[in-house]
Amino acid sequence: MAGAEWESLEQCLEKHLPSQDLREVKRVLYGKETRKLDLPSRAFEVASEGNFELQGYAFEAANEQLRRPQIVRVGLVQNRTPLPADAPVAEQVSALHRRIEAIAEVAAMCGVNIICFQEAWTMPFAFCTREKLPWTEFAESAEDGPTTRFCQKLAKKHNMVVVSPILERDRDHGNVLWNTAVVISNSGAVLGKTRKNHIPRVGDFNESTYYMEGNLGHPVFQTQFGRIAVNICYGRHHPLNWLMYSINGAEIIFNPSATIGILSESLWPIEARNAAIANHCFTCAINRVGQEHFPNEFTSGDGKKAHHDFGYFYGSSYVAAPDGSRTPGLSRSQDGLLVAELNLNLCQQMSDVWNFKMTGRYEMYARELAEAVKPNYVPTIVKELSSVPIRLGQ
Ligand SMILES: NC(=O)NCCC(=O)O
Repeated sequence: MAGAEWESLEQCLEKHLPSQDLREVKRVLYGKETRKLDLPSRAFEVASEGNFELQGYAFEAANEQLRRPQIVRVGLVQNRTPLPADAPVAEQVSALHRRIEAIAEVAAMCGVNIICFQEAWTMPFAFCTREKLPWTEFAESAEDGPTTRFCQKLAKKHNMVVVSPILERDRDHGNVLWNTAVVISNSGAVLGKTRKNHIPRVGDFNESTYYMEGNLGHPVFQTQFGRIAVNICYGRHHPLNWLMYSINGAEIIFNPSATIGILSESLWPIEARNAAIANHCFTCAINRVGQEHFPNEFTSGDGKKAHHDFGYFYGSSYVAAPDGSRTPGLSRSQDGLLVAELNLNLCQQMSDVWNFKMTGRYEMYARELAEAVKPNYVPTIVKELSSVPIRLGQ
């Protein structure tokens, strides 16, 4: 399994394919080509000085007579944890704040309107250890914890909506923990929060030790720049989870994630992109980068030896559009900022072409699902009535 040395699928294709083949391969793998955004050269300089990658693309939509284009720029941030996992908690959090502050500066230079960070961005992804301290100390209030206050300042300074996925401690309900994304308006006000609906119990992603499945449903946040929702990590394997955000009107669904190559890299390019197609919306898939090393050994419940390392977080963040096109991914090994310019008119345009909301048989599914979840449900399997073999010629 490749680690940091294998930079990206895109680089590999570009290196090895003749240009004619490359064009056709990209057409099939990536859909209609996204235009490269003309970002300020100073932004590239600052990104390079700050040792992170910057890429920018635009999705086009057809001109309409009655609606103006609804242009919005989103920024997806992927990053390593700058300090080792055994550094003091407060130092780790503050190093991450500083790192994100620097990346957000560049996002502002690129005209980003909505920025989203990776899942549980203020901490190492320590849930594999199943230890409580010190990891639970990273949890904060979604309403007024230090990270929310930090993001409020960013939002106000840059006139940017900030989506901040954190480990939440809910002091109004017995101080329990949640995997939460806080949505902060460009005014600096906390618009609300949303919680991870599906908790993985797969390999080292055994997060059920820390928090339960989210209880806030599928909220969509009306921002000045469009209607957004957040489907946190493992929720991307659940088509109905995407569907419900879309049914509530989401035009852009962010998918802040933490996932490793050995488990999910072949699923990664498909799932968020398929969700964009199926739901006539934009999706933004964000993954962290690098290898995280934990002080105490843990096992993965697979009969293999205990170890200190999570697998390799392969980055590769990308944006997918409702017409099935997508941006190239950010690198597998570097911190990065992906800027994508979206024309939200494309959502309705694609809905009018494909009509999935019209052809979807939601009533039928709702009726059948309501039956299927009952304890006494008998699956509808049609069987041959008689088990006596029919003799031909009699
Ligand atoms: N963070 C998280 O839910 N990871 C689970 C693994 C995956 O969904 O790829």
